[in-house]
Amino acid sequence: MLLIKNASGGYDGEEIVKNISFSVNEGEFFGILGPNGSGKTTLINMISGLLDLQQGKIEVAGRNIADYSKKELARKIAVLPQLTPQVFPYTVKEMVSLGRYAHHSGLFRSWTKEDEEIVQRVMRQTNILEFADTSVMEHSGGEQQRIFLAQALVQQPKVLLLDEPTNHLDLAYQKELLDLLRKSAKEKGLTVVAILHDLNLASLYCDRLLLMDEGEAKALENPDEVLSEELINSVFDTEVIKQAHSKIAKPQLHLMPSKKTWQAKKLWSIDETNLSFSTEQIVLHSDLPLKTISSGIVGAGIGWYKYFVNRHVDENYYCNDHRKEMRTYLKGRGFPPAQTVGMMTAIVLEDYSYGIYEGNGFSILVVVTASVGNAVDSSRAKPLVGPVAPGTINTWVFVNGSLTEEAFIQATITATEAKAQVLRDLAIQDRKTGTVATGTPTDSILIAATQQGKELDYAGTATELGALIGNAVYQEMKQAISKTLKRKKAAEQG
Ligand SMILES: Nc1ncnc2c1ncn2[C@@H]1O[C@H](COP(=O)(O)OP(=O)(O)OP(=O)(O)O)[C@@H](O)[C@H]1O
Repeated sequence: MLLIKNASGGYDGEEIVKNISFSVNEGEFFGILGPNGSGKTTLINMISGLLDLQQGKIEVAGRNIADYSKKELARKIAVLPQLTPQVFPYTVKEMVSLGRYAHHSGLFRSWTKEDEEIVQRVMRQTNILEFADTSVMEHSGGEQQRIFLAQALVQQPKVLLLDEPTNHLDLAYQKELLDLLRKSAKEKGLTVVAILHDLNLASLYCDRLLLMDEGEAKALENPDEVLSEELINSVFDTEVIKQAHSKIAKPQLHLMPSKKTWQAKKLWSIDETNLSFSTEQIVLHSDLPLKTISSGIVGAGIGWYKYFVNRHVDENYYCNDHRKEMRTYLKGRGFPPAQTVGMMTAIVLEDYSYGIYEGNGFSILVVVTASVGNAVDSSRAKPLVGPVAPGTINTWVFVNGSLTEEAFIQATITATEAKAQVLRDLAIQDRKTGTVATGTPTDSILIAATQQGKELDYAGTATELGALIGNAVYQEMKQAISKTLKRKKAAEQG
């Protein structure tokens, strides 16, 4: 639909956009990114015909834009400029209706039923219908942005050029506008070319991105390729961290503020003084948040947390929304749910075991509660139907050190391997199969780290950290299970 070939352009003979080539397909949502002054608006002005090319050519629908009359080009290309054009005392509907001008052949051609239908439909889509008869001047920047978008859409162009369209819009309207543009692209074949400053929105909505730097095309690819840490760091001279969106397969970039603004003033660590025990709960409280990977009922997944709660529940505890119930429990005891990882166990909490283990330049604290009455051999496990019998092993590993994501995952593997070995050495059996158990059906784990001090890249058993986790989890778990078994035996003997 759009072809830009070796195009150069600028102002007063100065070349701003330098020898850029790309094409945009019909129905594509194409994003243009780049630092301030990199030539994005100049390029859009060249495509819309506002600025003559110094070199190269631009074609729309297979025809050079220089060969179109002004009106013909307006039927092909509509523009939503960066700055809201000067606003005259028109009503909203009058302002939007001006967009139909390109479709009127004579000055006195009357307003048709079709014109009216298009204007009404677009005003509805852009959420401005309710103030159709009010003056444009009395509206906020965001509302005026939507009015001018409506004006561009009623033009029914093949190509829509937008210069920072989300600029004045609040979060909900940013989403609404981009959803509408994407829908128009995918369902109606509208070709959308948008300059966007928000790299994360560009990633979510654009099929391909052009990254400009000093008037040149630095990259032209899908968002996954263009939004690489290296490219963005070098073009914007700003450190970013790339991560996947948690729900959809698109990259997102996290801006890294200057270290001075977020790094703790001095090194700090976690030890047993951060722990507190009662018959109701075991708590670890850290003054600063710890990066955590866990399978808690509250706070599962990866996050930063300050409170870690292992709560005792009755053997017959049953709740059809245990997450909600747990959040209420935590709130009621002064733990902010957004900063807390919460787990449950039915065992007597005095049977916990914990220990601090020193490594070379780092240390770990391991806390375990374990009951194995319903232990299972995972290689022979079958899904449970109905209520799950109590019995859970909860393993906490806190690391005074800085872990990579790889190390967090390896730490869970190492701790799990140590658990299986304890069950084997204690000859804990799966009652159903008569084989050695590997865990219980509801085990939970958390690995948390201060992310300070020694860099610990790996936590497999080949490394000092991995070996320490393996040993520590083995020791503490063996002790915790032994305590529970002893209590059980004593109870059985009366
Ligand atoms: N009308 C003009 N006359 C002369 N120079 C101009 C004109 N408009 C822009 N420039 C210059 O061209 C260069 C690129 O400007 P342009 O507006 O295309 O950048 P941009 O990437 O859109 O920037 P921003 O992100 O700040 O909107 C800048 O150095 C700017 O000063």
